[in-house]
Amino acid sequence: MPSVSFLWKYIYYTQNSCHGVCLLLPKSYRAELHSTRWVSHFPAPRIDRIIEINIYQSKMVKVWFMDNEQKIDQRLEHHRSPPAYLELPELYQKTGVEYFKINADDYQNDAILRELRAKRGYTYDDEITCSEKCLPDYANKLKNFFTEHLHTEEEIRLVLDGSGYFDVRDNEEQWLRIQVVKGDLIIIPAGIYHRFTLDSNNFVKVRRYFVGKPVWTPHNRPADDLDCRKSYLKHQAENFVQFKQA
Ligand SMILES: CSCCC(=O)/C(O)=C/O
Ligand SMILES: [Fe+2]
Ligand code: NI
Repeated sequence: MPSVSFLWKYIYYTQNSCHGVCLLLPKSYRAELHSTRWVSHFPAPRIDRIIEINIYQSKMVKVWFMDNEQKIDQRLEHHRSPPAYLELPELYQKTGVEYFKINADDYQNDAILRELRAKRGYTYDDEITCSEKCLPDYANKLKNFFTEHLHTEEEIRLVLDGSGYFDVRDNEEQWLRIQVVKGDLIIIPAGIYHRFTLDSNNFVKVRRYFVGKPVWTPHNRPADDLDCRKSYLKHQAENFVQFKQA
């Protein structure tokens, strides 16, 4: 399970009268039932079974509100003072951006990615490496990536190596910075104003997914007359509730 930072096995004893196991874990933890053994002659009274549970802690993506220092290097973190972080559910409610943790070392066999591809019809995929050595026309491309823009289709990116920042505008036009590292898959909805920059490591390798024939065209701000923008704003006004179910 390489997409987790650590794991341990938890032995849980439950009483005869207890019919279910309820584990209260922080959001970034995941529990998987490993085995249940009934123990009729266990020495301690009122204990009838042993449940083995594997507990994983995911390295969760970090999201924060940006400062407004436009003259300072875009590759720095640009935290507010004091830093103000956002949880993933809030990010979704404000922007419609979705996040998944994938095993980047074996992404072809990752169950979450497989399900996503099947459910959402991602039929196309390719790879792009952003570094001075690997990306033709590097300076221009990075300048374009960091120019505020939107797309008429979803932008789906899985980080295979390296790191970077996707910045998205929230419902109050504030910039949110999403730090992506190996194993992070983000889906940036059609019609949201956003931009991308490398961080000070100057390297990211990502897999791009698409429904059908890919359209990479960025529409620089202002692009408010596009249908995808109008539809995005409508979903945003409803906190993306309908959007996710559709
Ligand atoms: C890290 S992928 C390159 C950035 C990109 O494709 C894009 O559309 C940014 O908005
Ligand atoms: Fe793009
Ligand atoms: Ni984009």
